[in-house]
Amino acid sequence: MTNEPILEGRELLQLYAARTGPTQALRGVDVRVTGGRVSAITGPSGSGKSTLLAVLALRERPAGGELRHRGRLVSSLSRRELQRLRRNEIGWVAQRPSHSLFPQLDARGQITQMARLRGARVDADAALAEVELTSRATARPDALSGGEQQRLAVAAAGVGAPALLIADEPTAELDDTSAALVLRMLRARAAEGSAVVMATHDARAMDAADTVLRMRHGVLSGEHESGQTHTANLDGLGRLQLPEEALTLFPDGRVIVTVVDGHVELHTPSSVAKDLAP
Ligand SMILES: Nc1ncnc2c1ncn2[C@@H]1O[C@H](COP(=O)(O)OP(=O)(O)OP(=O)(O)O)[C@@H](O)[C@H]1O
Repeated sequence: MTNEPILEGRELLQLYAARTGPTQALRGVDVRVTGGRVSAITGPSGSGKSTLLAVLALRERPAGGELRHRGRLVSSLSRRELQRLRRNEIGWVAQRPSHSLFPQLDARGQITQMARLRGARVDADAALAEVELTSRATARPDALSGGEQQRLAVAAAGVGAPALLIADEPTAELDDTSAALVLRMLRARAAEGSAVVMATHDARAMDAADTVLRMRHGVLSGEHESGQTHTANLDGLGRLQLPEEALTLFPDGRVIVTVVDGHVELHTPSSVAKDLAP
């Protein structure tokens, strides 16, 4: 395992055409994805989480910014190289698990087919046992429950512990038992070296993550444990988007900005008034 990032994105932008004009789904996202860690991306609906996952999984090309895979610019890779990376190095679990499964293959076949595609050696029975699907080995996806499909989709995507394992809301709509199995599996792949990135609204998933990042209006802010240093983007007009927990310090939206010795301090008007009191 190394601390070198598998993926590094700088100032990532993504635009979609909409009837009312282009939607900016990503507005200058900086992100670094490293093996051995589970990162959760949370944030309101429509904030850009799925878009960021699709860009990180090399399923969508960003409209702007720079994305590097192990130091190489992704925009310089040929279609064939991108296909090889997606197949061999990236496990993808779509928001709907059935979208990541082969409809014609049974549960064991999903695992063995993924191993074949990736050139990985895998004990399919052990992989099914890990997600308590041993008794469903010969069932096809349409005969599995939603929770079983999700467990199978995560197991298949994680075959061979790919460099990147990306899952969009992997525990949404799962009961506690299935959610715990899915999260245990994601942590196990991270322990084997995968960089696991998931979008989630689920407190159970955030608790299982090493890092929780917050997405708001297409901007990603840093880790939100208290006391952490945050990276925020300054736009061309000098506006700064503060992390959400910092916003609670300024309930009336008024900020006193002081530039001192090469750094900037933000204070609430009431704290400044107290300091000035005789
Ligand atoms: N294919 C698309 N075409 C047009 N607009 C899109 C497309 N995909 C996403 N968007 C828009 O981009 C923005 C970000 O969407 P995205 O799906 O990334 O958000 P999200 O945070 O994953 O939301 P949710 O939690 O509801 O899944 C939204 O305004 C969405 O409507």
